[in-house]
Amino acid sequence: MTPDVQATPHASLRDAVNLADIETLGRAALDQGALEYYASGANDEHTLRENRAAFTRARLRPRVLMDVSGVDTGTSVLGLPISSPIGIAPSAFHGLAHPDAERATARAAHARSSVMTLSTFSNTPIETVGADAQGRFWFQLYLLRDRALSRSILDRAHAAGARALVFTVDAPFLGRREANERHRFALPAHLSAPNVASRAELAQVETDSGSQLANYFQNLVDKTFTWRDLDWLRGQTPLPIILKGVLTAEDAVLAAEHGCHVWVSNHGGRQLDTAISSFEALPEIVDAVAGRSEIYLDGGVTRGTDVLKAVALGARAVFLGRAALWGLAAAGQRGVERTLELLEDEFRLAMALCGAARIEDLTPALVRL
Ligand SMILES: Cc1cc2nc3c(=O)[nH]c(=O)nc-3n(C[C@H](O)[C@H](O)[C@H](O)COP(=O)(O)O)c2cc1C
Ligand SMILES: CC(C)CC(=O)C(=O)O
Repeated sequence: MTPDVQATPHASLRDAVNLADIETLGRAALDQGALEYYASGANDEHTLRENRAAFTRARLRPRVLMDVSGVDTGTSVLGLPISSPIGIAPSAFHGLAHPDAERATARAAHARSSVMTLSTFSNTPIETVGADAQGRFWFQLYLLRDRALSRSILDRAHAAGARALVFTVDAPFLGRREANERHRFALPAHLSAPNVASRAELAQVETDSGSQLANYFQNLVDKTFTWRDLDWLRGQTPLPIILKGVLTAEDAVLAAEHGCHVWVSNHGGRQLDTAISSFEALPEIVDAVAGRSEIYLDGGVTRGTDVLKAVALGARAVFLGRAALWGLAAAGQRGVERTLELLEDEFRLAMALCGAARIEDLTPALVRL
């Protein structure tokens, strides 16, 4: 992610005044392989950059002389109250950032009354994260070629207290993150993906060159799934299903018709390069869904005004991918908490300066695209 402002060099989390500052700290804490894995987009990274640029291009049309003495950022997602419309997107391998890995992220989500989405490819078992998140987590599924294993993962997520199933649909194959190809990114020996494979099983598919993540993924993940199979998935879990990776009105309509919620995302620019930015895809999706499902968005959210613009245009909440990882790398649980806190504070101020005291006051009239 390219910060919009030049971060001032600083020593500690306490001095960080925005997410760009935390990104600087987080980046400095990572080794080259982890940094490239977290930061990369696919190919030329056009979509990665465009996710931010699209937010910046949109301009606000603030209203004045409204009573904003008590701004309330609180809302809910699928009935779960959250302190602001900001959650944590699923990302694999938090153990690359911090020894506490997904446990730190889950505790931060709980402490800030947010919600964390746990990746299928976490370094920490579902049950452990579920205990730390205390009900403030959704589970992200990569459907595995081994359907029995997929089913048992779904059962475990439900039993561990997940409140929704986030089914990622934009990755039948992994996009090419070229730095990872060049430097043969592989999980370090002390980390595994315990929900899906032991370290020894992962090692079995490793080769001498290229991104080993692409090998793990290729060997484990199902590529045959279609809209027709969604009924099968629904039969496997009582949880509400959110389709993550929708970028068109056409697919949003299908999602709503299948009774699914919609997560607008291009996977942080890591899959199909030159795909539309999430923010630009949002309006047609909101129109097409027409209130039938909740709509979420991720991709490039680093400022309170980004949150405001997305919510004003119809997103129920936005989710942080890399921003949460930079916080985690910078200072574990505290770093993720501070990231959520800074962004929520910026969002509250942006609401006040737009003349909005409640989430319901955020309407499309506030945004000029
Ligand atoms: C390092 C990394 C790992 C990711 N792993 C997953 C994953 O396991 N499952 C998934 O659905 N999305 C994954 N994503 C995509 C994020 O959920 C999210 O869509 C994206 O990061 C949002 O963009 P942002 O990083 O600009 O906030 C990952 C993203 C990153 C950066
Ligand atoms: C394990 C990976 C497939 C996680 C992912 O979605 C990503 O790296 O973007």
